[in-house]
Amino acid sequence: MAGKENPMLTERTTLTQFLIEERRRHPTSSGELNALIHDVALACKAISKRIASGALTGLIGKAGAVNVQGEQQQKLDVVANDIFLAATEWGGHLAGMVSEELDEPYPIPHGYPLGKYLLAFDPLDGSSNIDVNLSVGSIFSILRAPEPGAAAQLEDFLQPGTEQVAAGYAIYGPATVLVVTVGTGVHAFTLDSELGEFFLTRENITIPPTTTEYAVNSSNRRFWEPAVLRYVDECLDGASGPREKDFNMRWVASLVADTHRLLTRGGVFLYPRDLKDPAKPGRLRLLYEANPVAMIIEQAGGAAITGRDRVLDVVPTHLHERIGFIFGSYEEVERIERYHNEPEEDPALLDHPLYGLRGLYRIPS
Ligand SMILES: O=P(O)(O)OC[C@H]1O[C@](O)(COP(=O)(O)O)[C@@H](O)[C@@H]1O
Ligand SMILES: [Mg+2]
Ligand SMILES: [Mg+2]
Repeated sequence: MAGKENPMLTERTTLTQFLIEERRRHPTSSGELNALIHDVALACKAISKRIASGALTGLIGKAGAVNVQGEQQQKLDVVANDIFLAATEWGGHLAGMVSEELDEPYPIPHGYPLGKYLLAFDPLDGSSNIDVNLSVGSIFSILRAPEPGAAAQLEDFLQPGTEQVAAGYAIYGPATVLVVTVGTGVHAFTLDSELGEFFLTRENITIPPTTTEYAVNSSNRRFWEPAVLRYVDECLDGASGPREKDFNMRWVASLVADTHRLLTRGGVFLYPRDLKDPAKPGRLRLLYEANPVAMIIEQAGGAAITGRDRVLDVVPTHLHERIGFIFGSYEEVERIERYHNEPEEDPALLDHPLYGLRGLYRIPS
């Protein structure tokens, strides 16, 4: 409910008003971060409109190209990427950008002013869900440029998530909702599509520390590490197993939608490191998927780990790095981290053909 913490904020507080109110806490700030978040919000409004038009605008289906990830680009991946670039490149707030859809960092075009921030984004997350009309989203992360006013270099983006100054996502579902953190809690704004304005609808979102709901793509089960097998099996064992309670499972296959569910009713999400493809130690990308979501989750009182380490502490080594990603309700994530640090304790796994002490592989930590 908006306005619970601050009486200045009500259901009719717009994103603009909210950011002005935030800035009052930092009177010396230049306002550039607010302006950049506005530009991102503008991009999200434009993407929301394209998605809502669906097949009517001929934007459903494959673009016919493969991106740097080796994944089929959807037409809307390309359109959303162009919208993000166009909405943010001219404002003078950025020194450079990184997108899931671009191999290299995007340089701010010649002649446009350069700013003091870096933007990393996934313009359309969950794009394999577009054809089936399920929720998709956009994710963004904002870092400080090491050299404000100078064109960013690739290495400038390789900062750990702890350095993020802001992060957020938009979910394009039955309603379009923008979820933002500037490091002072997590807040949600719902788009009034008639007015074209985001209004504050949830302030200081928190994730319950415990849960009985988990999310995982079980088709990868045979590639999982013992800790993940143990955790999921214990959930499946339900009330008659060691957890002594029944668990529910939900998997949208759209990180934004799964994250939004966790922020709404708690839960734990696992896309763990696995042995499916040794070249890809995880599915999700660190810079523009895991880091921004991890910042939001921690700001909401939850936790986010790679399995053994805190996601936000990981120092990236390349732009499109993938990582194991487990996040959500604090106590569940803590339990999963503990299982990763003591996998051999489960006697049932000692002889697991892939991972057990006598198995083929011992995965180094
Ligand atoms: O297809 P899977 O294995 O269920 O993976 C789903 C995951 O892949 C993603 O769709 C990857 O995002 P992109 O659509 O941006 O490539 C996540 O949103 C989601 O969590
Ligand atoms: Mg994605
Ligand atoms: Mg994407």
